[in-house]
Amino acid sequence: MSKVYVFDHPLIQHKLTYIRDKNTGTKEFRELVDEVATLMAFEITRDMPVEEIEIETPVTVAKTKVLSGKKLAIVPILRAGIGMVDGVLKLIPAAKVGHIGLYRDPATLKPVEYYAKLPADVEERDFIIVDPMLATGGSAVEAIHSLKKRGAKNIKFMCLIAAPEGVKAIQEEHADVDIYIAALDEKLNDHGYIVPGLGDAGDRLFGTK
Ligand SMILES: O=P(O)(O)OC[C@H]1O[C@H](OP(=O)(O)OP(=O)(O)O)[C@H](O)[C@@H]1O
Ligand SMILES: O=c1cc[nH]c(=O)[nH]1
Ligand SMILES: [Mg+2]
Repeated sequence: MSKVYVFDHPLIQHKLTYIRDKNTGTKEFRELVDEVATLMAFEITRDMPVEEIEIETPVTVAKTKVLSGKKLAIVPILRAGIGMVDGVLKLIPAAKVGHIGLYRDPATLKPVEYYAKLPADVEERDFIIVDPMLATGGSAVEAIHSLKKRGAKNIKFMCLIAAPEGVKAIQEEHADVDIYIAALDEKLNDHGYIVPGLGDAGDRLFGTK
C-alpha cells in the first residue's frame, strides 16, 4: 500500500495559507508555490543514498559523504505541475525534467493525455511526479500509468493539496507509489474541486481566469 506523508512543517503550512487565500495574486501565488516545492523537495529527498569519500579540509584528511549519484527525473503534469519544477530543481539541479500533458475534461472529470516526453534512460531513473492538486486522482493515476508504460519503476507523487478520494485512487491503482502532500483536505465538491482547496491551480499560476 502506498505510504502517505503529510509535510506539516510550520513554514510549509504558513505559505500554504497564502497560496489558498483568494486575494493572493498571480505573482505571489507563483512565488509561494515555488518556495513550497523547494521545502517539500528537501523532505522528499531524505532517503537519497549517500556514499563516503575522502577529502582534505584545511586542517586534515576527512571521510565525508556525498550523494551517490542516483539518477532522478522530475515530471510535472502540465500545466499546473510546471509551477513546482524550478523549486525542486533548486535543490536537485542535476535532475532531468520530463513532461506529461493531461487535462481534466470538465464534464466527465476524466483525464485526457495530450503530450508525453521523458528522459531517454527512463529505466535507470527514479521519478518524482509533481502537480499542485490531487483531486479525483484521475490525472495522477493516468500520469503514473504513462510513466510505467514507458519503463519507469520507482515513482513518487508530490502535490500541495490532496483530497481523500485522490489518495485512495493512487493507493488502489498504484500501491507501489508513495504520496507526499503538504495538506490533506476534506473532500471534493460537485465540480470535482478540492474543498477548501485553492481553486484552479493552473488558472491561478498562469493568470488565465
Ligand atoms: O485529480 P484530478 O481530478 O484528475 O484533478 C487534478 C488535476 O486537475 C488540475 O489540472 P487541470 O485539468 O485543471 O489542467 P491544467 O493544469 O492545465 O489547468 C490539476 O493540476 C491536476 O492535474
Ligand atoms: O481543486 C482543484 C481540483 C482540480 N484541479 C484544480 O486545479 N483544483
Ligand atoms: Mg486547471
